[in-house]
Amino acid sequence: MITLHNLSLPTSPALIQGGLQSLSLQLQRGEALWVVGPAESGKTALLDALALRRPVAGSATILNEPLSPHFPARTRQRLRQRIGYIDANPLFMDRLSLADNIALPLELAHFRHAEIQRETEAILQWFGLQDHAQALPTTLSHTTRLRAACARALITHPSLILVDEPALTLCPELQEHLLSTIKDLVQNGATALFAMRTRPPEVSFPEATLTLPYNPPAPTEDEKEETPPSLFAPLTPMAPTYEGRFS
Ligand SMILES: Nc1ncnc2c1ncn2[C@@H]1O[C@H](COP(=O)(O)OP(=O)(O)OP(=O)(O)O)[C@@H](O)[C@H]1O
Repeated sequence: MITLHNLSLPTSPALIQGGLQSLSLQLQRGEALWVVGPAESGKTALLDALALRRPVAGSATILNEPLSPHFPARTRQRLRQRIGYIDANPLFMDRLSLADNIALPLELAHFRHAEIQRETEAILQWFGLQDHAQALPTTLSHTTRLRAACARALITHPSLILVDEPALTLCPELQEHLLSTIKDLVQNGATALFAMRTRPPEVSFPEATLTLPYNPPAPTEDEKEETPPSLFAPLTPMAPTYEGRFS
C-alpha cells in the first residue's frame, strides 16, 4: 500500500546534523499511525511527500503506485483523487460557497449531480456545517474552516488519509469526531497518518507511533539482506471497498 525506502526528508539541523533524515516505512490497508516529533522534525514534510506535494528523493510506492521522476501527470491526478489531506492551512476557493468547496473533489472525479448533492448534504451534516453551507469561506472562523477541510478531504472516502496537527488540536470535539470517523474508514480498508508533536494520552486509536526525526533500528544479521525493512506487520485484510455513507 505504502512503502518508503530511504526517503530523504528535511528536518531541523538542530535535530539531525545536515538537516536530512532517511526514512523507511511500510503501511498496509487498514493500518493507521501517529507521526510524532518536535517542531521541525519533518512531520509535515512526510505528509506532503505522501500527498504528492513535494518531490521525493529515495524510493516510494504510494497506493501501490511506484513513484518515479517520469511519473505521468494523469497517474498523479488519479492518485491524488484517492488521497484526503487535511493540511495545516487548508485553502478554499473564496468565490464558492462552503458547500461547493466541499463538493469539489466529487465534481473533479465526475460523480453524477444527484450523488454529489446527496453526499455533500450528508457530510455537511456529519461535520455540523449545514448552517454554513451557503457561506463564503472567508466569512468563517478558523475552526469552521478546519471542519470544512475535514469534510472536503473525506467526502470521497479516500484510500489514504493524512491529517496535520491543527485539525487534531484546535478543538477537542473536532478531534474526537475526526478520529472516530477516520477509524471507521480505516476499519474498512483505508490507511491513515496523523501528525502531532506528541500523541494525545487519552486516545487509543491508532496504536502505532512513528517518531521523527527517524533513527532506524540497526539491522540484525538476518535482516541485512532484506529491503525494504518493514516496521509494521500487516493487519488482517479488510473489506475491499467502503460502502458506508456519512449520515
Ligand atoms: N520546501 C522545503 N524545502 C526545504 N526544507 C523545508 C521545506 N519545507 C520545510 N522544510 C524544512 O524541513 C524541516 C521540517 O519541517 P516540517 O514543517 O516538516 O516540520 P514539522 O515537524 O511539521 O514541524 P511543526 O511541528 O513545527 O509544524 C524544517 O527544518 C523546515 O525548515
